[in-house]
Amino acid sequence: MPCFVINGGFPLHGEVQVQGAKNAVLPIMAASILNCGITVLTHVPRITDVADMKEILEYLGCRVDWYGDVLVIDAKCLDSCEIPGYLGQKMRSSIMLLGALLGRTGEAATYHPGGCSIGARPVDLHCRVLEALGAEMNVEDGRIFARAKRLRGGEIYLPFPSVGATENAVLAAVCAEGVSVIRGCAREPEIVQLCIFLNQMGAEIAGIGTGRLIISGRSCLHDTCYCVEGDRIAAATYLYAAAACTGKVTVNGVCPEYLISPLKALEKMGCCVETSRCAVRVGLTGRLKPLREVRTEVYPGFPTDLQSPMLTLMSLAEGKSVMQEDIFEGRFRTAQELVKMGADIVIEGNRAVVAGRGGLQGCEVTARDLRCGAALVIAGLAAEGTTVVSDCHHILRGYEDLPGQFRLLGGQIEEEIQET
Ligand SMILES: CC(=O)N[C@H]1[C@@H](OP(=O)(O)OP(=O)(O)OC[C@H]2O[C@@H](n3ccc(=O)[nH]c3=O)[C@H](O)[C@@H]2O)O[C@H](CO)[C@@H](O)[C@@H]1O
Ligand SMILES: C=C(OP(=O)(O)O)C(=O)O
Repeated sequence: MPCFVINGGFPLHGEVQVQGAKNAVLPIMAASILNCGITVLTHVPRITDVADMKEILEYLGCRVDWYGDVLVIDAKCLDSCEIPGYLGQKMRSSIMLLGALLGRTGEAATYHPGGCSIGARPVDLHCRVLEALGAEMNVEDGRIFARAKRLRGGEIYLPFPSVGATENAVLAAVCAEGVSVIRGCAREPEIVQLCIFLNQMGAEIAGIGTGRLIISGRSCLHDTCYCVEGDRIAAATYLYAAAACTGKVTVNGVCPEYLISPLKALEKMGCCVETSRCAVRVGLTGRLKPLREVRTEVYPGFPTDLQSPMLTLMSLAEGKSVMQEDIFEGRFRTAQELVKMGADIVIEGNRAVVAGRGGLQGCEVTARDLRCGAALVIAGLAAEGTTVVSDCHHILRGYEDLPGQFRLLGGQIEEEIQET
């Protein structure tokens, strides 16, 4: 099992180029099978979720070649519509293949997806949107079956703007007969990217970036080449680390507009934030101030994926902060790990009350999920002494060479293999 060994207490300075977005590239890879031909993706991050999605596409009969940051998917020979459990359960995004396989073959079978263990994460909304387009859904003992002789455009209403259910609705509607109107959509930048990619492939999606998408079904899509945008959550991870360790860090290749809420929070905590067209610089010279209250929301609100890194900052500030988690009911496991490092965090339902003490001490901690891992790495870089973060396979799911990027900024962090 990989672990990260961090010698903390050094300020971070310098620039990094951010990787392509995990949550954009995965649904786009799923979408590639809607075209009975070739898709070329560039700026693809070297993360294990991409490797796992590649394996699923290959299992389904596609040919996938990965050279550097370029992925070439040839979906001509797709010959299966069943994803086995050992592959589907590796990540959340395997569920995206339901809509894509239905659109391509009229049939799909998979298992309840994996991904971060941060709550129940049901798939009822995914089933509901596909049913609205004429699919027959069956969920039994963790297996999910979908079948549609013909997908028909329809009216879809999402009572909650689920990211994944919006993406599945879009994927299925693109090849359905007639027009679909999806109301109550999620508007995350990764959904915008999926829609732009699909339009580039010949789909007809209007209302992109709004809560109402209008999709005119197409019987045939074509080959395309698409460059994945920078990962806003990875970018914010480096910027939050600059705030935790003091110093000044520039992240290149990210759109600052996607980070308005996370950057506003940093400013309130005393950081200096500068932005240009596709770069963000964060600096801190004094001490972090507490943040009276921040709550996670759907985009453009404060992202739940930055809740754990923010808990680290709150622990390092001096004074009381409150973090409210309104998206995932089980996403406070990071708090238990930060407490081992000397943080004072009390969980009250969906609120974490943090009595910031101005510092943390290095010790052995466990990455319970992807962003928990990122939060603990930030904590380790800021803490006094040595921190060992174990179970780093979670971190490798979503971050490309996190230790290498932090070393570029002056952080002392190495990846080691821990005996199990
Ligand atoms: C691969 C990917 O893109 N993952 C992101 C995606 O996850 P994901 O697509 O799983 O997140 P959703 O937006 O679907 O989930 C949000 C909430 O809706 C609930 N829900 C969801 C679907 C459903 O059928 N029924 C239901 O009740 C979930 O349990 C959760 O409480 O968006 C989340 C919210 O921004 C991010 O944290 C994840 O990083
Ligand atoms: C929750 C996350 O990922 P996933 O949905 O892939 O589990 C995340 O990226 O923080």
